[in-house]
Amino acid sequence: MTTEVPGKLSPGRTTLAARVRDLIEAVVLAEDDPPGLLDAAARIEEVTESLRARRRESPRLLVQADTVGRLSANNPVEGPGNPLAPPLSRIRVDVDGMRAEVTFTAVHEGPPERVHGGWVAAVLDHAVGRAVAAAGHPAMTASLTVDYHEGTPYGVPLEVEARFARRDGRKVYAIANISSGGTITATASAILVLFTGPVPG
Ligand SMILES: CCCCCCCCCCCC(=O)SCCNC(=O)CCNC(=O)[C@H](O)C(C)(C)COP(=O)(O)OP(=O)(O)OC[C@H]1O[C@@H](n2cnc3c(N)ncnc32)[C@H](O)[C@@H]1OP(=O)(O)O
Repeated sequence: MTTEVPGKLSPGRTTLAARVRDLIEAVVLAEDDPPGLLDAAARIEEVTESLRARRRESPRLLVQADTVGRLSANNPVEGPGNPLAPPLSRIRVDVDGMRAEVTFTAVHEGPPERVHGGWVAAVLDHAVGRAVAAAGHPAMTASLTVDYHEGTPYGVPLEVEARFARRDGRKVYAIANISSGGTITATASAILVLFTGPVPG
């Protein structure tokens, strides 16, 4: 079953996701104190069980997005309802593309003190998907080429930009970049393929 929530997500859901994000960071940074860690694990298990008792059938919780189609609030990159999402903030979308901010944390570390390249790619992939949908060409990524120019820092707000470039039949071309303090750390070029049937969601 799909639950559609028009407008904003319930504050309870976004707050819970934010606290779980804090929890994940605390877990990653916790000192190695086995009894303390096991005690924390038992307390977390209790909370997990209480949430499981109210489990929904589907992970999809839809909100009206500020673009073509609808975007799940549980989206793992942008979704404020998903603790896994960094998430994105200050999202601005128009026909030319999308801009947003994202702040990674130590949870996302790949190289020392830098963001894991897979997370950088995930954000760029998401951004091109958003940009082409906003341009009126909702499509799925078929190919994503990422160039990592410099390490991407965590703990600071990063700017994400993506824009629709052109369309050739079902193929839609887009580019994106992520930058820190005006320095571009990674760029992407993508080929997306238009949905054939109705756009999911
Ligand atoms: C929603 C609103 C919310 C909008 C907001 C959305 C934000 C979320 C964004 C999430 C981004 C993602 O994670 S996207 C999810 C990750 N991507 C996927 O799961 C896609 C998996 N791949 C597929 O399902 C399929 O391969 C498709 C649908 C992409 C294409 O399959 P198809 O429909 O059978 O099309 P097909 O005939 O093979 O190809 C069509 C044309 O594209 C070309 N083509 C196909 N693959 C490639 C390729 N890798 N590189 C180059 N070109 C390619 C073909 O040569 C052909 O060109 P020609 O002969 O026409 O010239």
